[in-house]
Amino acid sequence: MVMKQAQLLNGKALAQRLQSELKEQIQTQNQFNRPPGLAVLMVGDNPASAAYVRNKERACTNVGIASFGQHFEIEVTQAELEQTIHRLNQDERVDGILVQLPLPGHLDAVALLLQIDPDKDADGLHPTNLGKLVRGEQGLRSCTPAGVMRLLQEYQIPLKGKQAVVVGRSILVGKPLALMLLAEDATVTIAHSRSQNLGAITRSADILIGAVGRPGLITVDMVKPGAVVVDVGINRVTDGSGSSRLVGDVDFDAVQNVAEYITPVPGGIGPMTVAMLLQNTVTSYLQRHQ
Ligand SMILES: Nc1nc(=O)c2c([nH]1)NC[C@@H]1CN(c3ccc(C(=O)N[C@@H](CCC(=O)O)C(=O)O)cc3)C=[N+]21
Repeated sequence: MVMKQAQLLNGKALAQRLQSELKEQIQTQNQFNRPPGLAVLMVGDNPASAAYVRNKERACTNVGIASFGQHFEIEVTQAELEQTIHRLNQDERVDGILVQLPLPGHLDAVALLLQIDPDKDADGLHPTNLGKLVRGEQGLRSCTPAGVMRLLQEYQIPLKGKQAVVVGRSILVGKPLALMLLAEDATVTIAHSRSQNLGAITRSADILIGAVGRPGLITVDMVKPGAVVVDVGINRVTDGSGSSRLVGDVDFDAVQNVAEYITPVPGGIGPMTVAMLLQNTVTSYLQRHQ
């Protein structure tokens, strides 16, 4: 049987285009006498987190955003981090603040996110911005789900009235993404690692999102032929030869034979997340000068 391969949703290419548009926009906005500024706060030495933070800082440099990132020892106290956030809230050079998650167990991420000025909340995780999302008001939006929506929009994937299934319920991705899909008139189901009959739920999806963080979670038998499959998982796995590679939550090799569209990992939602972070920073920058 000849199987038609899914079309790739190329997040890397779109992210690159968005970055060059942002770069141009920043160059023409020089009446503010300073570039936009982003502070990424990272705690500890998790190599994956360190790599993401480096990606974000490199992207900032590329488009002309100033980085005010800080790297803390794993022993840092809640009070120290809160002080840093308060200082960045006051710092006129800083338009966006992002706390790289997850944080070590002794720190309270929710309490910390509450300290970020909602107008500088580059990741849209402050209760004010999440509340605006629930209410359908404008506000800063979480970067990864915003990146998913932007990519679907680029490829003109119809959402109105479609069945969307989001597998994953995190505050960073699953929950905000479900609300964004709902705002576009999709019929949204949130499933997760504890859902019974997960395959029956995912097989109903016209748009299927994997956002759990478990390699191979979405197998080909769980996908409706012709579905649009978006893989938000970023998992580093070690293969037999001892070298490591990046895989998503979707069994890409098999699923690409039944899906209509599919995002690759790497090169899908990861780069879109970074592009949306830069965009949020520029949005805050422009709004702070109105
Ligand atoms: N407050 C917060 N906001 C986040 O947005 C956030 C976070 N915490 N914690 C960790 C996750 C992870 N994350 C990624 C961003 C870019 C890539 C990325 O650029 N990936 C590339 C390749 C990266 C590589 O090769 O290592 C790709 O998929 O093509 C991946 C993962 C943001 N996160």
